Amino acid sequence: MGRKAAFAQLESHKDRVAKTTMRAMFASDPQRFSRFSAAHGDMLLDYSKNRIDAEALAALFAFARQVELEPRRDAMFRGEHLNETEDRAVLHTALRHQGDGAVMADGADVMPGVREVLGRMRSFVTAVRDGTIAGTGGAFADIVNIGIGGSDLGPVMATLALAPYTRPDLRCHYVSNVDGAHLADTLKGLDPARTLFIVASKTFTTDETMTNANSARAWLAGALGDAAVGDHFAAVSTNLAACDAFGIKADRIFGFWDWVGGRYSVWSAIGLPVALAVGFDVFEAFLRGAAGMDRHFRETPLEQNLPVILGLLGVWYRNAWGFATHAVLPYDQRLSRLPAYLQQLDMESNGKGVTLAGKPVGWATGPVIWGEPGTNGQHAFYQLIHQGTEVIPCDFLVAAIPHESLPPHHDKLLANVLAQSEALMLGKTEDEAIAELKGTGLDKGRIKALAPHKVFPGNRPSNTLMYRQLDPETLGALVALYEHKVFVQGTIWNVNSYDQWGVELGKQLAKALLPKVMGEASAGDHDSSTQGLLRHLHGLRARG
Ligand SMILES: O=P(O)(O)OC[C@H]1O[C@](O)(CO)[C@@H](O)[C@@H]1O
Repeated sequence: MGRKAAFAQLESHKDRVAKTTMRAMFASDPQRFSRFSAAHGDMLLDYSKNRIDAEALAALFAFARQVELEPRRDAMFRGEHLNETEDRAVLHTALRHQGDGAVMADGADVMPGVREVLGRMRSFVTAVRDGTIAGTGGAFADIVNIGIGGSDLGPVMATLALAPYTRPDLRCHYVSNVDGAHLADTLKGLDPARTLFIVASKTFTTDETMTNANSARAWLAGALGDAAVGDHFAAVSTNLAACDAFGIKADRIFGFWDWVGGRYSVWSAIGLPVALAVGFDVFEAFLRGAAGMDRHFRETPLEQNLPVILGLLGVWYRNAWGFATHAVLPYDQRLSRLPAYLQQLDMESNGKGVTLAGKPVGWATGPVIWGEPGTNGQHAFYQLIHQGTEVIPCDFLVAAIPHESLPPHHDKLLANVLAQSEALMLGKTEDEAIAELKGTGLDKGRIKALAPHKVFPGNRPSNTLMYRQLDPETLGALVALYEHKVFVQGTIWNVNSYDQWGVELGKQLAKALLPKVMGEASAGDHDSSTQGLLRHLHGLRARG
């Protein structure tokens, strides 16, 4: 059976499941939770509140086997060139590989190099944190990471997630946007003599990053003189020559490799600001947590395999039901940047329109990923999730144990997350709405008018991921879980999840437009909209 036939079969399962509701399925099956949940250590995935039955699930697992998910997964871990368009291995898992074993890519063991960089990172991190490596004005107090996309989002997300492990006297800032406001606002109030910049860029050519890095260098040199620059900059890149040309001292350049995709690079030296913020032991625990999820992904039968289950449910909703978006809703304030991180991870990986063979895909691929932490989202966009015309599958994430001893906050947080998935699943019928309104003393006419507004369609799907505490191991496992989910979906959709050609056109056009924005070239070769906007821009600028 080809993929098209498999997708068609999923649709027929959907037609059957669409005839019932989750409410009915829960009522008729007291074992539903235990039959539709799985765990990795303390991390539980409850996927019972989905529009799914055993038969549909079996079809999804069969689909995974049909597209040879397991051999392809093993090929990734073996270092085969799954990133075909760039002819590269996909080996971010090597960055968190535990033990003394080898990991091969292109006929060579990559682990000696990985361990060497980790060792250098440990020495640097320890020395910065104990003040042995310091700025010209004393121990570093502020670290400014300059990077964008994968060289920013992972470290931003992880530094915030691991806030309980940070020190107040060593603050981490992140500058990504080429909008000068980002750099200017970040530098405001910082002491150049106690600031360390990390220029993080896989390619070391990304325009935003190099523009910010040059301005940061000018800011520092302006305050301390050119000679101080070397003491205040470090770099992370695969392009060691470009780091050297920028003027970064050799012992402050941390390399990684082309088999690490930018959006999969937080485990590499790109994680340096995280390690500086939380210490190297904590960073290593983060890597260990991810390695644990790698083992789970490799060794657990598909039916109990968390990334496989999440990935297949995503395919189910995207392809059989046509749901276009997926919300990630952490009931964990410190995961507030996880949705943004997952946007790049998922959408840059699977937002593709051609197969590995370069033919148009004949099915929908990556969904729009979005989200915000609960409970904030409840008071903003949950209205649409509950009663809007779109069905939005949701992932709820929550810890059992908070870092803070602040009763009753965490119990309230938990009550809310449980309430939301229950409300989405159950909904509220018109009869239930009317029964509630009858207790309010309103007259019959008013009750009749109000009831439809109080109806919740229910039958709205969600997963809940519950873990013990947001500690470094758990964070590593969570992020690796989503990485592998993306792999599972990319395999089903038959796309290259590891290239990103779709970002290139905008870059090319921006380059061509810069002289026109600067008024140094005529815009005559552009469309009338672009020309009109440029005219308006120059008019506004002329008026000042
Ligand atoms: O680390 P670099 O090379 O500066 O790239 C930054 C980001 O830009 C992209 O290439 C997209 O333009 C991402 O894939 C990447 O994470």
